[in-house]
Amino acid sequence: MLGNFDSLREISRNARGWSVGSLAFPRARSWRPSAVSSETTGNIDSRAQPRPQCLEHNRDGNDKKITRGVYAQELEVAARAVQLGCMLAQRVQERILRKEENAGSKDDKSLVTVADWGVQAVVSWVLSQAFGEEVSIIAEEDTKGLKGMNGIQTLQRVVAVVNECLSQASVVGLTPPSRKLGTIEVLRAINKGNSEVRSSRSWVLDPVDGTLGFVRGDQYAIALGMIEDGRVVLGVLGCPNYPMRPQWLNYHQKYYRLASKIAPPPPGKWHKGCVLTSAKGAGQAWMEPLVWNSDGSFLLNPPRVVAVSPVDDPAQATFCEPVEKANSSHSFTEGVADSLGLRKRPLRVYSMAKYAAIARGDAEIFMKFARAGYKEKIWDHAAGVLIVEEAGGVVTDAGGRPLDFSKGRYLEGLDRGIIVSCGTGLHRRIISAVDASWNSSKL
Ligand SMILES: Nc1ncnc2c1ncn2[C@@H]1O[C@H](COP(=O)(O)O)[C@@H](OP(=O)(O)O)[C@H]1O
Ligand SMILES: [Mg+2]
Repeated sequence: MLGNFDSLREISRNARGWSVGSLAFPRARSWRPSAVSSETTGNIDSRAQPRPQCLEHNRDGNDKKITRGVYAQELEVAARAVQLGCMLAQRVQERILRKEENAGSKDDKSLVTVADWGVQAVVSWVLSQAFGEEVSIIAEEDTKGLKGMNGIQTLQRVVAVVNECLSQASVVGLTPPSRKLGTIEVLRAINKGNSEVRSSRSWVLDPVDGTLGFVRGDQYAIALGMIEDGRVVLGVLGCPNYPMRPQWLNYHQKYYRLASKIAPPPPGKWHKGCVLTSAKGAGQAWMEPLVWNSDGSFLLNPPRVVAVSPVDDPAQATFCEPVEKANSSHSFTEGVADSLGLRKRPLRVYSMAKYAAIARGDAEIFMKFARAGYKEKIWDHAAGVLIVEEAGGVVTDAGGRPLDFSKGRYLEGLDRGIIVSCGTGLHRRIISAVDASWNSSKL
């Protein structure tokens, strides 16, 4: 396995755990056999079993040895980086909701917050510590918005939240830096996200996906993937607000927060937030629930296997799509849904939490049909695609071809739109329905 790290820093193991570069990881997290009931796990509990050491139940219920494969260590580092990112972003979201923090806009008028820069800095810092300064990262943010008078004030808040978050790195089992990061180091960490696309191995990061949902206090995701030779081989998707009870996905998070105020969730019990992980060839995906503490930190619960829904009857299927019709044509998908025989109302959710919904079996279909000329970015899909596929689902463009992650920052050659589903039978029917509706659409 270590051969896989030839180009990376030395990985050393010892009695207490292992380390990569200057980061120390404790020995395997304790997989406590969870006494979690279906009451506390929503609809995933029937499929997912606690994971004693490296044994796991597969989808057929048979014991199967888990090897997270040749990417085990990368996955461990990536999961912890995303967990830290979740902690940072969730704190900033709370501040935005209390009006102590606000969002700015980029040149293309899209929103950006200190969380976008802060998460990018933290994830980049963790990856560099683990795999060396030469690590290649392709990420959404640059530092243009951190220049000038306004920019400098924002930069100070980014540096402060990055240091606040890194000082609590031990929550996720990482060693905090020996001293606070300075402004230059934070800028360097963010700028590392603008690596040239390499043919061999690159990390792909969306530090806050669904920034609109984020500033509205709703769903968002932190998405980290790894691409090797043009293929996504690892995915980690943090969804800090993903509700334990999936029916809450139907409602804006402000109702969730209101309900949580009236009937506060018991301390120490999972009620929302998870990190999904998988690696190419694992044949499984995992979900680690985040059990939030009142101080904005969290406890990590043992991972559980998640799997896509077994439903293949369109009449029983739930389909999800972006909230904003500017990002995907609601009228086109309405026509497709109608001809497919979908009966349920579409589930409109911000961000890659939609990929999480398919991987967890909370929805069966996700369709995205952007306006002509819009170029999908690889960081908006890489982690989600890998996790859905390993959880048993299918992801293609509307022509039935796999998404092409080998052409740089964009999904080049995408045929019309993106279709994600829980299985091949349903997938074929969706593609036929899209074909049937396409010519009469105005897309
Ligand atoms: N006009 C457009 N058409 C399609 N997708 C768009 C778009 N403008 C932005 N997006 C992408 O849609 C993502 C949000 O997804 P969703 O609409 O599903 O919540 C955005 O991610 P960011 O918020 O990270 O920029 C952005 O990448
Ligand atoms: Mg995005």
